[in-house]
Amino acid sequence: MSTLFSTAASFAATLMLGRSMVDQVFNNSYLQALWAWFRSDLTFVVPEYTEVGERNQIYDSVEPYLRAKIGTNTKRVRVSKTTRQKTTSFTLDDYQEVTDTFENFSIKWRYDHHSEEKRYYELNFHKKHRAKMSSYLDYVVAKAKEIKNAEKVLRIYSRCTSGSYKYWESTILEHPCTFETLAMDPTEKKMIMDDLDRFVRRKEFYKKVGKAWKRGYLLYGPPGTGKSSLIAAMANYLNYNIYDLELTSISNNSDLRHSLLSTTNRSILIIEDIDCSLDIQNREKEEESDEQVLVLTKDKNELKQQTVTLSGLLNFIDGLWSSCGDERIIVFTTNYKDKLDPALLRPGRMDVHIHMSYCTVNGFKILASRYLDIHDHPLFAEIEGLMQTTEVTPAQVAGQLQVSYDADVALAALVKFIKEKKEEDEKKEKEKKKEAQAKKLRRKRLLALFQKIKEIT
Ligand SMILES: Nc1ncnc2c1ncn2[C@@H]1O[C@H](COP(=O)(O)OP(=O)(O)OP(=O)(O)O)[C@@H](O)[C@H]1O
Ligand SMILES: [Mg+2]
Repeated sequence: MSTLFSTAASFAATLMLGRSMVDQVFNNSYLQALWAWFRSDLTFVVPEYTEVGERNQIYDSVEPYLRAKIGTNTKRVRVSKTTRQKTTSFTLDDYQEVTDTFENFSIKWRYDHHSEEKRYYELNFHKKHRAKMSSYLDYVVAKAKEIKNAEKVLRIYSRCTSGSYKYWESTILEHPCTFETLAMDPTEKKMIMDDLDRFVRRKEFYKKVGKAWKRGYLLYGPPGTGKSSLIAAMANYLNYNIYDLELTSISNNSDLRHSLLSTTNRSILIIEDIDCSLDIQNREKEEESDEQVLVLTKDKNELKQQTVTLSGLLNFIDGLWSSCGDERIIVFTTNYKDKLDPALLRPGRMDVHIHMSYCTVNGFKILASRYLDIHDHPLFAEIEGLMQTTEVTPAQVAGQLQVSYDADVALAALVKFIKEKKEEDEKKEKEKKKEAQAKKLRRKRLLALFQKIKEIT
């Protein structure tokens, strides 16, 4: 028994020694170079991000391109399908391989990652085809574009953190909102659609006048008036992906720069509720320290380190970043336009200001046809009358219209809701007036008291 153990121990020791020798040999860069020289194949690495932190266009093309190439030599495949996708999608699982052919030579692709932040594809081929790789990669990018256009699957990206590393993670955008379903004034809707069409067509114009090919929109209005829905409609209309940037998750200007550089062309960057995510102070008052003008905070006690500044944000909107990309749309949303710094609103930064208002009669009709499939009803006149005097948001109207599939029931619920809202508003208005009167009276009494004291003294 003891002989058996000692034999096993010495075998293990030999194995470990052998392994460390092999490790040393292969970790030696000269030997690696020599080994590579003898090998007949060559490997290209396609990382997700370039050295300057921008997304690698080739990486983004490989995934859709390889989907159609997955064959029998791939052992593990990821399978998924959303309700809006017409077909099931198959993608390579970690460390899996796929073989492709181009002009009668074969190329082996492999998906790998060191960690969440270092995802890459390896592309292995015979050295003698080295010269053809450039045209092969151009072919991959062009083919992927074709596939993506045919699929028409939009994605929404949000910022994620893994340790100290931050990256954009995407999910398929399945927002059903289109300009057709949006309850909005038809002329305003047309104005936005025309503006988007003009923007997409005007590549040459932007080049000629030396302007970056981007357009900024500011959507403002009370909660539930359709700001986020309009963004979804714009994305669906243009077929652009959305990058949802939460400024509260950005730690400083360099983080902001990295986030924006790693977005792709033909996309919509959205910064929602800008008044909540940034504490906006008056620029004139803070002239001496521009960097302090915008300080990230939701909770004022959390004024930790200096974070995103107004100048940092504005620099990207019309500075360095905007000239790096093409066909970029930036959308800011806010419930309070007055709270925003004028510097943020000036043309060139926010080119189009869109007021999302309370539900109008036209808006109600669109919602009724969408939710109940009706274009007229005996209760329409009453509802339209109530809408002239009471402020209800499209979200509130939509909520009532979903109460039942039966139009009589749903519309009756809406009438009841608006009437209650009207009463509530009137009550609030009365209280406000009462409060103002009481304040006036208190002031008057106080003044009289001062007057008396003055007379005595
Ligand atoms: N103009 C509209 N047209 C159609 N549906 C709308 C409209 N406005 C709101 N809705 C409905 O109400 C829901 C909430 O609207 P949305 O999230 O777009 O409002 P918002 O203005 O972005 O609100 P917030 O200021 O709270 O972010 C939507 O999912 C949609 O169903
Ligand atoms: Mg919203």
